[in-house]
Amino acid sequence: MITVEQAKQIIADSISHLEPVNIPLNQAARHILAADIYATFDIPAFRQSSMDGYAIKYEESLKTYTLVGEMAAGASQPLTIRKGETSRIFTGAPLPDGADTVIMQEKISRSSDQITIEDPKATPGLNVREKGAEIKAGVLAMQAGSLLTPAALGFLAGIGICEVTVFPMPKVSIILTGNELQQPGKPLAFGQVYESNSYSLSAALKLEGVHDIAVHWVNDNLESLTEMLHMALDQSDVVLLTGGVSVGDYDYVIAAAEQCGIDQQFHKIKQKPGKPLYFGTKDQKLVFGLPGNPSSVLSCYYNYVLPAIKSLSKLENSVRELEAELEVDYEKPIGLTHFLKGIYTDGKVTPLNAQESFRLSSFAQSNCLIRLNEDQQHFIAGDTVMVALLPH
Ligand SMILES: Nc1nc2c(c(=O)[nH]1)N[C@H]1C(S)=C(S)[C@@H](COP(=O)(O)OP(=O)(O)OC[C@H]3O[C@@H](n4cnc5c(N)ncnc54)[C@H](O)[C@@H]3O)O[C@H]1N2
Ligand code: MOO
Repeated sequence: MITVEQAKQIIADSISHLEPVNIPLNQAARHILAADIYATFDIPAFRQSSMDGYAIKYEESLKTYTLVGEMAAGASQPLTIRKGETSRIFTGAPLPDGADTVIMQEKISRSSDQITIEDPKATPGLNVREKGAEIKAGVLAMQAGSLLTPAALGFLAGIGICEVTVFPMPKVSIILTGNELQQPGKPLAFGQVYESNSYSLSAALKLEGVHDIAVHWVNDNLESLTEMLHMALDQSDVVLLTGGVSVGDYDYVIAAAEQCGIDQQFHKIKQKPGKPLYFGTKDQKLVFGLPGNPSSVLSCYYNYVLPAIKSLSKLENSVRELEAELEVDYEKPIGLTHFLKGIYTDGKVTPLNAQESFRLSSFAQSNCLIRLNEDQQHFIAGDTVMVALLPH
């Protein structure tokens, strides 16, 4: 069996990012840009007013101007003003030809078609956005490797970009194995359990912006599972199987993966929960056989699947690891790294009750996984441990 660190390294070494694609800007949130973007226009494309007020050609000695017209935002007719003239103007509107300054309407007095400036601080160029002040045509607007945040998307839209080249989010197939599974909402027959892994996994993936998710149910037989795995490999970048990776007579994941020509990278890690985790690759595709217990599924997802998925899209891992002070004593056997569902607050962490891997009640309340290293048995309150803060 390999260690947690070895498993993480093997996965990291197996991943190359997905091929960049062009997508509409309105679908590009939280993607990483795969190509530089250059501005194609001067933005603003014309000299604009940044205030509601009056446009003038500034003259130091001149305080009173005659009103000759109006420029509203979106005005399509040009207007020219001469020395001593002014035009009413509104925020975002083009400056009339001949104007170089805008006086805020609060800083003038008006009588009929005459305005008088009452702003001792008025200077030439006041309240004018110059053409190209945001960006000039031909200039690098955003570098490859940038994260497309809401502000970045707004900026790009504002300079006229409607499509971007990005590293895509992976397509994910979830294959649920187990004859005992029943859909929530339907009655449970003897021996059945409600299917929950697709709910937790789909939600966790959607939280990361992965929306192309196909969920398949398959019975515990090798032929059906092999067929399904083939199809899932064709249709997706990442396949997540849940259940069927242990040593039971109906655990067919390892055999099905072999039949599909998947290269096994590892099976079994010195950890609890999730000891029988399987990882394989076929070309660039990643296959995780997640041990079926619901808590093992999620623990393995946060520790191994999520970093892999983020890395396919060149995104940073959204699980943040940090040190914390353990608030209680804790005992575990030597030999496996334990991941405990816990609550982290202000540098301190407490393990929850109900750590068994078939239970999710503690996971449902936790905000972190506490990592207790394989070679340590006794933990005492005050010890420093690593915690992984879970994205919620
Ligand atoms: N003799 C041994 N038995 C087991 C070992 C072992 O080393 N030797 N390992 C145990 C560990 S640890 C785990 S974890 C499980 C993993 O087993 P599988 O991956 O084969 O999972 P299943 O047996 O199919 O299911 C386990 C458990 O989870 C329930 N399950 C499965 N899928 C779902 C789902 N979609 N939603 C809700 N619950 C699900 C299933 O009913 C089982 O109760 O093996 C141990 N056994
Ligand atoms: O280690 Mo398995 O994941 O509990 O029960």
